[in-house]
Amino acid sequence: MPLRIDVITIFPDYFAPLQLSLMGKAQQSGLVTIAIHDLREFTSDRHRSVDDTPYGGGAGMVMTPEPWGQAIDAVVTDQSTLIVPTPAGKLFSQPVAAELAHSTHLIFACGRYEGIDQRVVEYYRPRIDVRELSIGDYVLAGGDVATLAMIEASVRLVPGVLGNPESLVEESHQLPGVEYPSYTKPPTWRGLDVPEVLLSGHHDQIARWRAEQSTIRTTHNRPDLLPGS
Ligand SMILES: Nc1ccccc1-c1cnco1
Repeated sequence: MPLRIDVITIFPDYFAPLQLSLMGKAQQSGLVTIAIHDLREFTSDRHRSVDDTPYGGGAGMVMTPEPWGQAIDAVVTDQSTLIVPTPAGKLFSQPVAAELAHSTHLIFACGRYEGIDQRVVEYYRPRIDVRELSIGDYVLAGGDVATLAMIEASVRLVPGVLGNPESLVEESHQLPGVEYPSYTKPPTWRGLDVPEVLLSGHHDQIARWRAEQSTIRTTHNRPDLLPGS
């Protein structure tokens, strides 16, 4: 059963990259099907408007619920998971990507402006799995880029999508913390040499060096990932 993904957005062109590379191959292989829907196709007024001023005042505009209700109703089944990218959401992570990769149907509601009228979440929550997700603590102009990131992170975990499952094994067995630095040919580049140990063929020494480098890098860049932190 392929994973079906429906993306609803006012910027369908944002999702052209999903036709390229790994994501494109995943679709050609039949493991995943991705459909992009223009929210404005689900409006009923002459101006195809999708937003209005916020109740309670405040800056910016809020996306009105009805076009979203029409658009989601057009694709939703009782097997659907509705994902709403929002800075107010739970933090997306590799474990969440793995969960999404094993779903049947994902609907991404890409909001712009100050967000989508909260009643859209409230309406579908009793009916299907609804997840408000953030990809990090920074402000984007909308949910489209967050959706691209979540789709790529999840689809690559769909069994069969990655040609070499070995890379998933290494990822899953990865030591806590960040990856060690990587090198390839040439052995010397602009006067800089590849660390000797990597050319030695001593696999135990290489593994030790890589573990040390991971710890050094994690301590410097991501102390929050160190064990016991
Ligand atoms: N900043 C945003 C604005 C609109 C929709 C999502 C986001 C978001 C998602 N993850 C981080 O930010």
